[in-house]
Amino acid sequence: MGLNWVLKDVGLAMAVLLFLVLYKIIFSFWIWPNMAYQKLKRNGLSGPSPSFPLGNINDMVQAAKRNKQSLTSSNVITHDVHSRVFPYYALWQKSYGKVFVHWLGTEPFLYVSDAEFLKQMSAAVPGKSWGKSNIFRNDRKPMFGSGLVFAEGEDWVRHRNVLTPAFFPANLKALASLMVASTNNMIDRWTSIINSGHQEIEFEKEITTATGEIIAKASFGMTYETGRKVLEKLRVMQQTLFNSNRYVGVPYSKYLCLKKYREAKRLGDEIDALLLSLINDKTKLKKDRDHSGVATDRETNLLDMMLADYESAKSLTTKEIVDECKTFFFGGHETVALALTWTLFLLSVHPEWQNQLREEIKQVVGDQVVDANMLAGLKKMGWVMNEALRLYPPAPQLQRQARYDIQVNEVIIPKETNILIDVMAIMHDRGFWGDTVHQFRPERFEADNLYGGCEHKMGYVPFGFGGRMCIGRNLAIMEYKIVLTLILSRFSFSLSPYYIHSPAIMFTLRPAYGMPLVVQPLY
Ligand code: HEM
Repeated sequence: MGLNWVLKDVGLAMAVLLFLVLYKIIFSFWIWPNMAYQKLKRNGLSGPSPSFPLGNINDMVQAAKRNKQSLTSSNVITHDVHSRVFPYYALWQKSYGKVFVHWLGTEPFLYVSDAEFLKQMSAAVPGKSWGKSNIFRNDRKPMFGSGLVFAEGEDWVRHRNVLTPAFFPANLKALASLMVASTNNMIDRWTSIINSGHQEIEFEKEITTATGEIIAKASFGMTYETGRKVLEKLRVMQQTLFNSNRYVGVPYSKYLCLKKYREAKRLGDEIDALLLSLINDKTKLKKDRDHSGVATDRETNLLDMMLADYESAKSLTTKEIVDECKTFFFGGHETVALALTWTLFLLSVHPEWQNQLREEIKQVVGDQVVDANMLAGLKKMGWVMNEALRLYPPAPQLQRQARYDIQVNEVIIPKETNILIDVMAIMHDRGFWGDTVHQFRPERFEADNLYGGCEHKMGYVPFGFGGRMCIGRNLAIMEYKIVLTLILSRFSFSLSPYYIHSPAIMFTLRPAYGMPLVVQPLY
């Protein structure tokens, strides 16, 4: 009798559990997406019909495949590349305009490539009130954790306040010499390659190594050995996460590549442990110095600057500092590497600009070692950078999430809607940039250094917009100019016959088959 009751209870508990699991699955696969779909429609937002549970992912995969097939037969060098990189968005724009809803799995995404809509949207919500997409936050947790890129609300304000001074030009100046040293290491490597009879350099790979070294030194300073170990593990983690086919937005899809996620998590834990030991060592050293009364050196790396007000009320916790270190690495090295990669591609196709920049370097830097004070004089180089970022933005899309219903003109963006801002489409919009939109014309920034003569102030946004604009842009501009000065002073470049022009989205905008360049020493 007693055993029967126990069995009945267990059976009931199992049934309830099964019901809850099923309810959760049905809710997230069917009920919630349908409710959200109806709400978006009622609010005047249309778009391609989703299917469950993939949303529009299948349409996107098919459009990308068709596009790849038609491109592999030709290797035309053109800067009209938006529809190559995002064929599905180019297609949907024709049917639904520049603002529409599409679905990644069961997550609604408002697509925005209308600069005026972006302006209104940005005016409607202050920087700290924007959310960041929950699914991307979870997906990229091992890389960014609770760092600035995904922080929200008051947390974001606190992080941004602590970190902003580290990027003041006066503090960045001290980083110039380490940038020169890391670039010279790369140049020495190239010289040995050339001396051994080869003329071709895989530029993207080389520059990614150099900018990785720079960001690790800029972040950790003299304790570079630990920095190097962290750097290697972070890179493997990034490859583990992003070289697999993933279905972001599809519920429970991470179980399809569980092995990769486990591997990324393991690497993430190891990185956290390394960074923690580095922070503890530095904190102890600082305390010992404070006790002994010996004056400390002025902080010259980002980690020391974060630790400087460690005990103040607004300071970050140790875990938050660990996450910011990872954020700097991911936010701060591939973007700069890609800005330089696409620049070298453009300068190879337009050698007249290589010559103009070399001439400018001769006048501004001469025979001296380039330093931070000279960079403002490199004006043409600034125009070239702006134009390269316009045509080939390393971060071609921005994202936000509505934390409450947002009214933009007649449209209401319902709470929880993810927003995907296609800045590449905006910067390739003929309506703003005229008939020369797909031409490389750095001189458009001569008269208007900020917007390149674009009629709309949201028409040029390679570093984002509003309060969440890239915190590292001063560091990026400084690094870009120093590295480019050093390599243009030593070598001339042309495209390798093996180069295939295929810009592709792989989290950032990258050349799908690398950037092989033929390199000639100038002396
Ligand atoms: C050419 C190089 C770079 C480009 C094109 C770039 C681009 C961007 C873009 C588009 C955003 C998003 C802004 C938005 O959502 O409105 C961003 C944010 C961010 N970037 Fe950069 N970035 C570059 C270099 C760097 C560097 C060198 C660092 C740090 C060392 C860095 C750290 C960050 C961080 C932490 C954020 C998040 C800011 C926030 O949400 O408050 N970036 N960047």
